[in-house]
Amino acid sequence: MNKIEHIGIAVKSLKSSNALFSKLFGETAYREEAVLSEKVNTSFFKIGETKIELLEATDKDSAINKFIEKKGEGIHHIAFHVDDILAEVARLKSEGFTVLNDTPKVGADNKWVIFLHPKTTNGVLIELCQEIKR
Ligand SMILES: CC[C@@H](C(=O)O)C(=O)SCCNC(=O)CCNC(=O)[C@H](O)C(C)(C)COP(=O)(O)OP(=O)(O)OC[C@H]1O[C@@H](n2cnc3c(N)ncnc32)[C@H](O)[C@@H]1OP(=O)(O)O
Ligand SMILES: [Co+2]
Repeated sequence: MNKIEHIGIAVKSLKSSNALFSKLFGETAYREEAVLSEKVNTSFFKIGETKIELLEATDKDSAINKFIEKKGEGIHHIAFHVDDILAEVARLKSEGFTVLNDTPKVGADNKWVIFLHPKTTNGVLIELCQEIKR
């Protein structure tokens, strides 16, 4: 892992949270993207080197909807950038972490993504991200 790739925030309404975070940052979202496999709509803001991902559920079975029902809106995950996602996952497994998907999934903003179970990371959902090379 070499830097924080983004911080994911679960929101009830992308539209109203886009307006709120635009006011907060003084900038509008630079990207909006639906990720069907995760049943979410996302938007991204950039503040210097830091990316913030807002996530709105598109289905009641979405991880984001379940999270909001249990804990309310707020920080949902921290994503770390990696150069070699499969090597990093092999290392983390050998250290005893529980990986939620062994095979990388296509995430937002052109990334391969893999999640670690929050039960093995002190209650924090961790996402690993590697650029998809096209
Ligand atoms: C847009 C794509 C991508 C990107 O490119 O950036 C994304 O960010 S997608 C983000 C949404 N997708 C995911 O979160 C996928 C990974 N998550 C999961 O697989 C599940 O959410 C989970 C973490 C395995 C939990 O699922 P499940 O066991 O079905 O839900 P429960 O509601 O029963 O929760 C069990 C347990 O885990 C706690 N929990 C759930 N989510 C989180 C979280 N984000 N952070 C911390 N803890 C979390 C939940 O509170 C339960 O705890 P207990 O109540 O103590 O048992
Ligand atoms: Co994310």
